[in-house]
Amino acid sequence: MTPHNEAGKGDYAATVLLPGDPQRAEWMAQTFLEAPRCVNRRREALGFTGLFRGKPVSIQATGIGVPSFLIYVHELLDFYGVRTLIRTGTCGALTAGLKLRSLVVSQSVRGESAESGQVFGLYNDVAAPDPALFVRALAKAAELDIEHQAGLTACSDIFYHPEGRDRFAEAQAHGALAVDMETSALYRIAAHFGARALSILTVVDNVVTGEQTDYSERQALFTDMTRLALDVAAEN
Ligand SMILES: O=P(O)(O)O[C@H]1O[C@H](CO)[C@@H](O)[C@H]1O
Ligand SMILES: O=c1cc[nH]c(=O)[nH]1
Repeated sequence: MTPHNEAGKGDYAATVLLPGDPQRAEWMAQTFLEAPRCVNRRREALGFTGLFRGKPVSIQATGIGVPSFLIYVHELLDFYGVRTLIRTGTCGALTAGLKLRSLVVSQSVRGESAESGQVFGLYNDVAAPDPALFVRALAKAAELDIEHQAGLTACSDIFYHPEGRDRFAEAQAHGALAVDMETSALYRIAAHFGARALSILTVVDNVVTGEQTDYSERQALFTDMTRLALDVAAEN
């Protein structure tokens, strides 16, 4: 048990999928895991453990943004002994051609330069996923015929920014495909603890064209991302 998590030691599997939204965590667990059990309800940051192809896997909601994310993930790594983290998040496309509902596998991530603290180097340089998880995700996505792109992503602290989409000009100039709010923290904290990490994101809106998905269709949108993340996890 921790201040933010009522699960006991041993309640989490060594591999944990990380959606931001607790409703997504519940849907993923109930739809894809055998015998899912809820291991955390504290603050409604739902966590589940069950089996996928006979192997234990957990799913933990992390909330929105780096501060919330780092609390749950730090405790998973430091207290619960988790070794592999696969984010199953949503993102905004930063290129006009990136299709809504397709997946982005973050090959590297740029954080914003000066908006927040420097702890873990969260906002410096680029950070990268575990190479083996990344390669496996691309192979599985091709095998499952899942529409996806891999490349640089951006990670931002601010969803509603006064500069609007202009704020992404620098990230776009570097070739960033999409933006989310946690991947930079994921890659940095995993490196800090010597754990393995990968971020897979579903495109729910396009910052360039203004196209959006509707929240009501969201769970159905996550089938491809969840299948892919679980397939990658199953070979751990
Ligand atoms: O849908 P999740 O996984 O929360 O991810 C994205 O959605 C939230 C913003 O709407 C941020 O957390 C962002 O990273
Ligand atoms: O962080 C996010 C997630 C979805 N869409 C965005 O524009 N940003």
